[in-house]
Amino acid sequence: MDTSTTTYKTSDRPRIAISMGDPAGIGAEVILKALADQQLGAACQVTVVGNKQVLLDTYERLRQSSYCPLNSYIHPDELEILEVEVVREMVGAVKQGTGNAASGAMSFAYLETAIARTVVGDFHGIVTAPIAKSAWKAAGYDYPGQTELLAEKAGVERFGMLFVARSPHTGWTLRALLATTHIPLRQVSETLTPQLLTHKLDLLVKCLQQDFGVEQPRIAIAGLNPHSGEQGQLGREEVDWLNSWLETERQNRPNLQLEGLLPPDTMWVKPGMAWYGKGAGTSWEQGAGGKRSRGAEEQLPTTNYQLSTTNYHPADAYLALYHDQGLIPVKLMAFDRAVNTSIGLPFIRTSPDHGTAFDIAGKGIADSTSMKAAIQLATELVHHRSQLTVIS
Ligand SMILES: NC(=O)C1=CN([C@@H]2O[C@H](COP(=O)(O)OP(=O)(O)OC[C@H]3O[C@@H](n4cnc5c(N)ncnc54)[C@H](O)[C@@H]3O)[C@@H](O)[C@H]2O)C=CC1
Ligand SMILES: NCC(=O)COP(=O)(O)O
Repeated sequence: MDTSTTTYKTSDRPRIAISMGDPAGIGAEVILKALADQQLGAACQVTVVGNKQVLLDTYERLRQSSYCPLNSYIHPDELEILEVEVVREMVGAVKQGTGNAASGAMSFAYLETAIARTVVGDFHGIVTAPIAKSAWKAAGYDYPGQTELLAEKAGVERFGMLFVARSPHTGWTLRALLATTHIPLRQVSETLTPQLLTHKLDLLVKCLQQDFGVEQPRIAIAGLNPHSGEQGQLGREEVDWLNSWLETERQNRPNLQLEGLLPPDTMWVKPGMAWYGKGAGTSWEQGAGGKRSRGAEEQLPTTNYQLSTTNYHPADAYLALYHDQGLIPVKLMAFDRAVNTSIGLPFIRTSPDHGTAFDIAGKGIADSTSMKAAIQLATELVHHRSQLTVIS
């Protein structure tokens, strides 16, 4: 959505809750900075869920920082704030840059409150500022991340973690779904099953169709092992079951284009080119089924890879089999602007792709681009799902 050209009727503006995240991290800072963008604030009705005192303390630190011009952040008095009373007395125990039991209890209560109010219909969607999983653990909450709490409270068993980013160079949209998320690397192989991958594919296809208007998506799927196993020489999962799973999916879903199993390293070459516009000379055009801009075929990039001219355009989405297989390339391309989007929930949830950044908390140097993108995408997705009226 281009917020500079779209205006919504006030009553129709999506109502978005922003949970403040870990108060020892950069959550409050990126919220105050993101909401200083008046066009963004005008596109939706934001309620910040947390403690006003944390926002006031953050505002004061930004005011004293030489990095931040006065108009680059908003005063908490200008925000609608839902005060989470149950943790208000813990504010004094927060130490900037160090997550602890108090900061974990606070960020957990913020998210719980935001979810409870969304489930009863007060908000269309939630944008979550980052939490520290270790601080949740210190506070006694044993969840791998915010996604699992959201799913549990929403009563869904099947959900997914999708990263979405629009290229500032070409306008192309990168979408990457993680088949597994916050588990140790040594558990990845045993966690992946044909059923799990089929469920992830179901969620991804539904999301591409309903939320992004891609009716017949082209989806690229990575193998697990180096070179997708090299016929079993470098790992057996591909030959033992991944290849046959994919073949079955192709037969069951004739309207989709399922590419794979792609070597997990080279799978990211085409999205990298689409992101940076390298070689194409013109902007990449993305659409249902992956249209390509005219002339792109004649302007193939100079590269050592022999890319087929009939198969050069990037996919509508990429399925990575584990966390770092997907997030290393996503963060290399788009760390400043990717959005973590939960799919499969009955409401919208987005989040910046970064974490609590304890190393820079309180310094005033945090970049709010990813938080802005998360608010913008949440607004756009609410409109997609609910068909709220756009008046210009
Ligand atoms: N959505 C969420 O709630 C997420 C939470 N986390 C949590 O955050 C904590 C720290 O995780 P890390 O892996 O260190 O990742 P991180 O994203 O917090 O930090 C990685 C590096 O990027 C920098 N950075 C992060 N965000 C930035 C921003 N907006 N502007 C400028 N620099 C920024 C940091 O200063 C640091 O050098 C962990 O507890 C993790 O669980 C991590 C990712 C997402
Ligand atoms: N690496 C992504 C991440 O940590 C976000 O997890 P979640 O808290 O949104 O579940």
